[in-house]
Amino acid sequence: MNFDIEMHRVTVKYGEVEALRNVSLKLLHGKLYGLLGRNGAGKTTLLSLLGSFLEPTVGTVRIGGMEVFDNEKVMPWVTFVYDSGNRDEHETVKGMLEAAERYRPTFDREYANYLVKRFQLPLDQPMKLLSKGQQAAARVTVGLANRSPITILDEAYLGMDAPTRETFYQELLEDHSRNPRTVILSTHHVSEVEHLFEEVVILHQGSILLQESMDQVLECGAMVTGDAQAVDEFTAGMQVLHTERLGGTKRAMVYGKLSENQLLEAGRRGIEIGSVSLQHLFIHLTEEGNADGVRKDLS
Ligand SMILES: Nc1ncnc2c1ncn2[C@@H]1O[C@H](COP(=O)(O)OP(=O)(O)OP(=O)(O)O)[C@@H](O)[C@H]1O
Repeated sequence: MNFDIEMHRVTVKYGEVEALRNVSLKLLHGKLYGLLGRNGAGKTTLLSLLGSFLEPTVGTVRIGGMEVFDNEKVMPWVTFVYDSGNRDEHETVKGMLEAAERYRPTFDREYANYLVKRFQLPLDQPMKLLSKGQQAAARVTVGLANRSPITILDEAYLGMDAPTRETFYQELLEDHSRNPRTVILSTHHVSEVEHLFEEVVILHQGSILLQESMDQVLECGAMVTGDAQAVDEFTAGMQVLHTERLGGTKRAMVYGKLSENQLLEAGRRGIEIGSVSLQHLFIHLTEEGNADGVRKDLS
């Protein structure tokens, strides 16, 4: 079965609120995708379409060419991990794993047992009695051990402390390289996870701002530092996302790949060209006013 994801001109409305607007997206099977967006950008809405929790108001959502919503042929192959609260959950960790084993064709019991030990989870405790971080680790344990061809992790780290998040990221990376599948990781902790992503999708105000491989995304931004006047002259006509000044020195973040000639020109002017992290690029791309310029560039 082919597990490529294809969304075509998808709009989702909650009453008057348009959470997604005319979104088209293709995610090829097997990669680790990062889904980024500010609060309310539409990430959970987009992921809920893939998890069959939601039907698009307009447009189509397909996995392997099949419509997703309420489709029994698709649902067993998609795992959606999100913060479900677990406040009323009487089920134990052991019970959750047994249920996953019954329902998920690709569930790996041995790996689940390993993760239970790795996260030090109490098997016989009802979920509702676990701490928030333990609940998150239990959900991630099921989510990873399901080994579903499409695994969605929607802010799955919520409640985990820093060392537990680190364990989660390590396990995700190692397991993904051993068992490649489509993983979509939505997160606000961009700097913690950017090394994991093979491809990045940025949603902004309900539509796609950017979809690129991680390498291409990082090539889209540069930090230009030097004498303030030289930096102003050098960046004239470029899309400047952000500037900072320290005395006579200026630092400008520009969007767009610099040409060989521009790099030589920077050298002549004594300007330093540095790289930009995904976190910084994301913050400034989605700042008021910047996104429209980027969209224009892409169109
Ligand atoms: N059930 C709902 N009813 C009405 N509006 C909703 C509903 N769910 C989401 N929305 C609205 O849709 C928009 C997108 O919400 P969504 O939860 O998809 O964003 P998000 O990117 O996941 O945000 P966050 O990072 O804050 O979790 C927001 O304006 C939100 O208020």
